Amino acid sequence: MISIRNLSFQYNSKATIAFPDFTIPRGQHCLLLGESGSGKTTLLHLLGGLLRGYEGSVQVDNTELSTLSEKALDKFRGQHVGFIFQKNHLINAFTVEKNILLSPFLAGLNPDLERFNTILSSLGLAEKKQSPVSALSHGQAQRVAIARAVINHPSIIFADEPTSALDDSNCNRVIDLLLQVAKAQDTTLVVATHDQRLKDKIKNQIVLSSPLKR
Ligand SMILES: Nc1ncnc2c1ncn2[C@@H]1O[C@H](COP(=O)(O)OP(=O)(O)OP(=O)(O)O)[C@@H](O)[C@H]1O
Repeated sequence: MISIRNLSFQYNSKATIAFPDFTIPRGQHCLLLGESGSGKTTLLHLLGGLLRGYEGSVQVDNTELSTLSEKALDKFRGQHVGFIFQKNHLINAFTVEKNILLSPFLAGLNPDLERFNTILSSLGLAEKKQSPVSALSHGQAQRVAIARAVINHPSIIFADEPTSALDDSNCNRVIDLLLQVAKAQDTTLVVATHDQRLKDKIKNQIVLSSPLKR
């Protein structure tokens, strides 16, 4: 479960970004909408513990993130949260396998190779296990990023504009895949996007107000 109350954040000396209160129950799928600059990426980074120093409350799975030390937050993130960034942040010189297994390694978890192989197959990547990421298509690399985000069995997945650069068929493929993985594992899924095509796919929506109206 994710819950925020009276949350606001300020980058350096810039204007404060205030967020509406909301609660997302465990297993719910939710779109985060709002104009450019409204704070969608900032909010995902706050919810995932990538940004600290907020005012108000951010509770994830009943833990107030500001009470965690830097080290505890790293561990919490590694074990509870999967991130899919707009740019996939894969290591090009590494194989598909190494990129994905880096995730349990960094979280201090033993790699579950059976689960790894199941995820690879369900994402149509089994044949690519030993390929360097540099040899993959954009869509294949995106699926590797999804595999990396789900391998540690996160209770929450945050995805930042996962489809905005994709054509319709790849957009459907990526969002269907994410929903399928999230449903199978009772994972909470929060997708920040401008992409109108996703509005029919995920009904729950949180809308951030325009920066000009604050
Ligand atoms: N690292 C940063 N340093 C200073 N200001 C920042 C930083 N990142 C974002 N901002 C500012 O915070 C505000 C919210 O930005 P954010 O990227 O969260 O919005 P967004 O809704 O995700 O936008 P977009 O849809 O264009 O990606 C903007 O005014 C932006 O300029």
